[in-house]
Amino acid sequence: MTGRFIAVVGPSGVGKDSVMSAMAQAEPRLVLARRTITRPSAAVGEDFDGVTEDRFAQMRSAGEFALSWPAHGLQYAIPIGVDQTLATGCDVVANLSRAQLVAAQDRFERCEIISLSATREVLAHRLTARGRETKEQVEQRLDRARYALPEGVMAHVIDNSGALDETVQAILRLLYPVRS
Ligand SMILES: Nc1ncnc2c1ncn2[C@@H]1O[C@H](COP(=O)(O)OP(=O)(O)O)[C@@H](O)[C@H]1O
Ligand SMILES: O=P(O)(O)OC[C@H]1O[C@H](OP(=O)(O)OP(=O)(O)O)[C@H](O)[C@@H]1O
Repeated sequence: MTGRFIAVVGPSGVGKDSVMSAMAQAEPRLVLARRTITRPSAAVGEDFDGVTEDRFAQMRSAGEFALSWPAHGLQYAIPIGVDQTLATGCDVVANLSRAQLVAAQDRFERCEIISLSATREVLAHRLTARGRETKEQVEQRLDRARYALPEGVMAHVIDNSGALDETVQAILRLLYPVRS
């Protein structure tokens, strides 16, 4: 059977990348999608493919993306290669914009949504500690935190205000009820 596309969403700083990489490390049936982003490759955080705006536009026109979207003044995409991984029966986990959830549900045969949450105080602390954005960019990200999920989207809502490992285990129990 084809694998599941597992979208992880939630406000900036909630811990999407940390949770996803710990999930993929802990669960061999799960593959982390490497995103293509118009952000300098040296940036801290997730492992991604950094490209110029022109290259991104070229790749999009050539049909190299399963999903793509703009956010935070950048362009993001999930490469088409995820289809091959899903065809092998592995699950794919990807960091998505909340605005892409309806498209993801349409695009993938089997789609699960994990919506991470945390208080504004926790978000502010984590974004500042991560140190990738300026103070103004952190403020803009915090303002975006109140966006709700689109209507009609069914998500598993998981709080990540506590320990990372507890969040990861809670998600894995939900996705893989039978684990060795
Ligand atoms: N459960 C957690 N407890 C403490 N710190 C966390 C937790 N989850 C993530 N972090 C930290 O918060 C910051 C933002 O996490 P990140 O995974 O980059 O979030 P996002 O991808 O949602 O923006 C990082 O510095 C990360 O190490
Ligand atoms: O529409 P939203 O749900 O608000 O999401 C907007 C963007 O924020 C995240 O990106 P990114 O990983 O660059 O930001 P982050 O690491 O600061 O969360 C997410 O993956 C989207 O690309």
